[in-house]
Amino acid sequence: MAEDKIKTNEPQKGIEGSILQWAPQAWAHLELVRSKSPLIQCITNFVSMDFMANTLLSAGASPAMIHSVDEIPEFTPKALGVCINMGTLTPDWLPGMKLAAEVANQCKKPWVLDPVAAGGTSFRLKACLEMMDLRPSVVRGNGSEILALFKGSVDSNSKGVDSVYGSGDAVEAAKSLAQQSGSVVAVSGAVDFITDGDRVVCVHNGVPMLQKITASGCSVTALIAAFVAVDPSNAVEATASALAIFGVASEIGMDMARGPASLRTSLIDSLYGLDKATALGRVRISCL
Ligand SMILES: Nc1ncnc2c1ncn2[C@@H]1O[C@H](COP(=O)(O)OP(=O)(O)OP(=O)(O)O)[C@@H](O)[C@H]1O
Ligand SMILES: Cc1ncsc1CCO
Ligand SMILES: [Mg+2]
Repeated sequence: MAEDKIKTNEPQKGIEGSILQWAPQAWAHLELVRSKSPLIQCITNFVSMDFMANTLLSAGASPAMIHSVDEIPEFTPKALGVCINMGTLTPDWLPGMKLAAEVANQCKKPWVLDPVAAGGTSFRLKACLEMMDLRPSVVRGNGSEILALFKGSVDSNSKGVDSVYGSGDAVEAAKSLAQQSGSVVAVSGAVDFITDGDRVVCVHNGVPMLQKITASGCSVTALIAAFVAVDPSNAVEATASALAIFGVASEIGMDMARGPASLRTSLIDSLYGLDKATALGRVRISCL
């Protein structure tokens, strides 16, 4: 019955109608990642490296944590997508980040920015804004990070990598930022919002305990890079799919978990073992 509704191609109203269209798409994106096994170059913070690489592997992608400026001209063209994360930024890492973004742009490969703690310090904010000038395909941050990029100012209430705002507080900023930058903007939180400045897509999957696992946001940004790498002309859809699939994996993982440490493990197992029926039954994506 669901397939009949999709075939009519008529707009479906409300969240149930949206799910009918979006859930098969999210599953199709995961299947594409599994079959294509895209090479994803990650320039990321020391905290996230292990969880991010394992998230990509369990989704079927092929991660490589390669950040030396000496290797980027030769290596970045081989990658199908690039993830650049500002988490443990020092001045010596910035040239490599910029070079990888430029090479990805030249090769017409998508790259995704994670502006970790963008409003935390002026050094970090300037670096994140310089990366935005290089026009990422997608930027994914929490509410505080997207608001800081939009306002272009340091947040005196910043709690560093943790958000002091809900994702809903940053939807309008995300829309404006997308319009100004030309990048797809994703704000994560209890509901994830993805926008190209025109459309706003909402992802309702996930569990609150994800906030108690460090680098869950970093890892989902890398997953976005993998999903966009296999469908670069539909960055909004691929980003929503990645956030939904990661959220579904956390929901299934939560049934087996005793706390954050075991959720981290069971999330990776659930992502690896996710099947079509479960994905179609659980993905919850709608449009604003
Ligand atoms: N309250 C919540 N309920 C459900 N899912 C959530 C909730 N908060 C965050 N998430 C999910 O957790 C993941 C990480 O999002 P979050 O906004 O916490 O990123 P972050 O702050 O950048 O994390 P980190 O800096 O640790 O990498 C996303 O997939 C998001 O959907
Ligand atoms: C805790 C932490 N500090 C810098 S990066 C990072 C990982 C979560 O963003
Ligand atoms: Mg983060």
